[in-house]
Amino acid sequence: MSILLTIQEKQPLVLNLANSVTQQHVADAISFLGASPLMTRASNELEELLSISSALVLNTGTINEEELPFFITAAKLANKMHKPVILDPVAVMMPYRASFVSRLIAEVKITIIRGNAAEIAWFAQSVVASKGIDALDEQVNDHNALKAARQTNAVIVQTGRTDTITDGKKVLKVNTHSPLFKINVGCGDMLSAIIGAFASVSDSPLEAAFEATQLFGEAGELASTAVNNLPGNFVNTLLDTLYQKAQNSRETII
Ligand SMILES: Nc1ncnc2c1ncn2[C@@H]1O[C@H](COP(=O)(O)OP(=O)(O)O)[C@@H](O)[C@H]1O
Ligand SMILES: Cc1ncsc1CCOP(=O)(O)O
Ligand SMILES: [Mg+2]
Repeated sequence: MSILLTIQEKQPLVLNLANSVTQQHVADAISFLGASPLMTRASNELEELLSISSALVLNTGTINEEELPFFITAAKLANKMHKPVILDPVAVMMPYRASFVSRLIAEVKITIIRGNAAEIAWFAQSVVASKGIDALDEQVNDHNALKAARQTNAVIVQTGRTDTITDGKKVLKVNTHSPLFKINVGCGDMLSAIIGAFASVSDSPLEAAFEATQLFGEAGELASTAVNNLPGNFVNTLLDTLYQKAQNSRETII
């Protein structure tokens, strides 16, 4: 059975420590996919929320120093409950964010890290040209992703013109082409959340990350065509396409 179909059947709850810029799109992406989103900023409800969740997604896009214990506590509880933890290390190349993420990953086990080439390069002690949240170099090889996977013991999803998904041994690729992804803020955040939904119902983080990334890339291609490559309606069309793909997966069992 496909992981997407399992999501329809189980409708897993995905708990998000989201950034404040794109959380509505992140919640919609999870919901339209057939899973159930929940966002929180209250450390005193983490245990009860994680007890009903199937995955935890950490997004460090709009963190502050007071939140580090909150992020660590959430991930430690998810680790204890054997629930997958997905990290989206937005602009981790910047010094304060690097310090926050370094302290976080020293304390907890991350199952999957999803970032652009510049963000993944940081986990490999390397540098790829970047500007804030964006990677500027699109021709990136597998070396950083492989090294990052081996050093963090997490599955790495390095996104870009070509997406590289690896556990440090096996390397999988997604070669879809949707240039509107880059200009639309939040596409990486939505993909990280969708990866959380897939990982929540799969025994293989590598397979879950690959299938989620492939689905997202395909939806992006269809959406780009539908909006004549104009960015203004891309995200809503992308979300509609994800919904249609999720609904279509149900027809495979009828
Ligand atoms: N140059 C590109 N051409 C086509 N798709 C891209 C390109 N860059 C990124 N993407 C796609 O955009 C989505 C978000 O990835 P990315 O932009 O790398 O993340 P972030 O938004 O966190 O920087 C992924 O599905 C990725 O495949
Ligand atoms: C603009 C911005 N600033 C802090 S988080 C954020 C959104 C990043 O979204 P994505 O990495 O998916 O483009
Ligand atoms: Mg990002």
